Amino acid sequence: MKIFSAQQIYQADKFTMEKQQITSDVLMEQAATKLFEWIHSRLRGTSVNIQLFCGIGNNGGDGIALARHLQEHDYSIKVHVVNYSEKRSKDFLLNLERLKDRKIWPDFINEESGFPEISPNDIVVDAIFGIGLNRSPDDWVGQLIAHINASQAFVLSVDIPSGLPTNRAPWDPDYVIEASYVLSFQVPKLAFFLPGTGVYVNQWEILDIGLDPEFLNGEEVAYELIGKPELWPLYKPRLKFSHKGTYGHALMVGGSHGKIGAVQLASNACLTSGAGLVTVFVPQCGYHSLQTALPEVMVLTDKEHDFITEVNMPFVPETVGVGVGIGTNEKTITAFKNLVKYFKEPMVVDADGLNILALQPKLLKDVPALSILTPHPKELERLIGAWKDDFEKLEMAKAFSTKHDIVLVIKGAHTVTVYKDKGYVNTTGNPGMATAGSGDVLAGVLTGLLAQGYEPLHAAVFGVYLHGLAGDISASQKGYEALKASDIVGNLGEAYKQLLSPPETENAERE
Ligand SMILES: NC(=O)C1=CN([C@@H]2O[C@H](COP(=O)(O)OP(=O)(O)OC[C@H]3O[C@@H](n4cnc5c(N)ncnc54)[C@H](OP(=O)(O)O)[C@@H]3O)[C@@H](O)[C@H]2O)[C@@H](O)CC1
Ligand SMILES: Nc1ncnc2c1ncn2[C@@H]1O[C@H](COP(=O)(O)OP(=O)(O)O)[C@@H](O)[C@H]1O
Ligand SMILES: [K+]
Repeated sequence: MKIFSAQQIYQADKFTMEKQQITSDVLMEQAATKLFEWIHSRLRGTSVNIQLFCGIGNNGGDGIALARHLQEHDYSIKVHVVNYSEKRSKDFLLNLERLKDRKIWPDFINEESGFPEISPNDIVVDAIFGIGLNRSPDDWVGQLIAHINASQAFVLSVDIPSGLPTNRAPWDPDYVIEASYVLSFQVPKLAFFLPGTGVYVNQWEILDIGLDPEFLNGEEVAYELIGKPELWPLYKPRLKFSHKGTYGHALMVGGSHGKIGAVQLASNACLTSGAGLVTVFVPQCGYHSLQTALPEVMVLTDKEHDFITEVNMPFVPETVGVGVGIGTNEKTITAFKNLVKYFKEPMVVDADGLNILALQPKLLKDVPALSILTPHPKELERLIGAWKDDFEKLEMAKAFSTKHDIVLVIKGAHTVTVYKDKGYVNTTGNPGMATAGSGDVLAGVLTGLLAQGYEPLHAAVFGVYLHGLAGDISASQKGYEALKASDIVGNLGEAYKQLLSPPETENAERE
């Protein structure tokens, strides 16, 4: 699903009005009708106080139009206009008149007036600011927002939590609505998925307000939200007359004394994600445990006992995954240097492999083009430097990817894969995956997909989704706390099955 910028949403608006020969208030009415239907289908006339806080722009206009629908269906409503500017929008004013025609009189909140009482049992509709927010809310508006946040009422935000900008961090973190639920028009907003701004969005849903499909389909976007439909075309089916050679030979290089588990998890994940053959290269201390734990993988060892000093390959693998548990011993750094120089195909670099690159950025020019780097936030910072907010981080990541021609997988609650000027936002995964080794599993999955011939960008987007889905299945079996990285490996097969099953089958299975 495409993620549009605010500017693109305004363009979609304009295009729709011109093509469909409708005025902007018709679009607002469509939006308000969708909001009303969503609420009504859940409340079904329940007697509950609904307090609507409406700004003076089009987001406020949506709220005012929604109030009219709610009143027509006998809901108990109270409408507050948050009077933060004299510049009221045309459609806000039109809907205010329509409200007054029905003898509904909002109260006007301004700098001097107090704030209305909000009971924890009320429902608050937050329509103060939408995507037009372009500066910090005034202090009194920020305090009203804080007052709503403190109320413990269910807060339903229209389009976006008020006070949350679409393209930067909030000016003041307390001046943003902490939404219980966001009903966002037509397209999700990038801010919903980033760690600094996603915290204001508990749950979200898209309402189709009828923006023109021709525009939506044709527009190039900077970010895409990745769900099952985006993955299906990337999948490479297993062929009847295939053999293990068809699915590639992967080499996993990693491990050091006390960190053999990392490479064990990664190589197990590599094999389980479908690689035909997996060889592991470890220091000697890893030999016995690997041979015992994973009879399916082949093991090569370094001449050194505790860490890797030179990667000798008696064969040419399809791809290499390097870095998990490898450490940063001087000799290991030399081995890493030689490996990236010698190997010419896209590879996966994780963990200490990334730290070595951060220590010696000159090595980046030797990393094969289209390799996949999988940093968590700290490793990313070491690689690309500090950022001011998540939005700047993504811009810096795009510049880094473009400069070095590599695929960057920025791990997090919503992992974002960046290649050149485009980002792919993942939708699977859960806090149970915040556990030792889950990143090693991802490195293994991505290496396994590269071995099978997936294009590097496809491998990254597909693998990140699959890994998160396996994590979600694991969480459903074990709960968040008990989830371990090895559970994620164990559920990769089920993740493939769920990913590939049509929606009906999946529902039937759940029932
Ligand atoms: N296609 C769609 O999706 C549709 C979208 N629709 C709805 O429209 C919403 C966008 O509406 P909007 O453009 O009128 O902006 P909104 O957020 O209401 O702000 C109002 C104005 O406030 C101002 N302002 C900004 N920051 C400020 C501040 N800190 N303190 C004080 N003032 C501030 C700024 O004006 P300025 O003063 O800068 O000229 C701004 O224009 C969108 O979220 C959705 O709900 C639907 O109706 C139908 C179709
Ligand atoms: N809160 C979370 N929600 C979803 N996924 C998460 C969360 N926390 C961590 N993950 C995922 O778990 C993995 C953690 O990787 P990493 O930090 O490298 O762990 P490790 O170094 O222990 O292997 C990443 O794929 C990340 O996206
Ligand atoms: K809002």
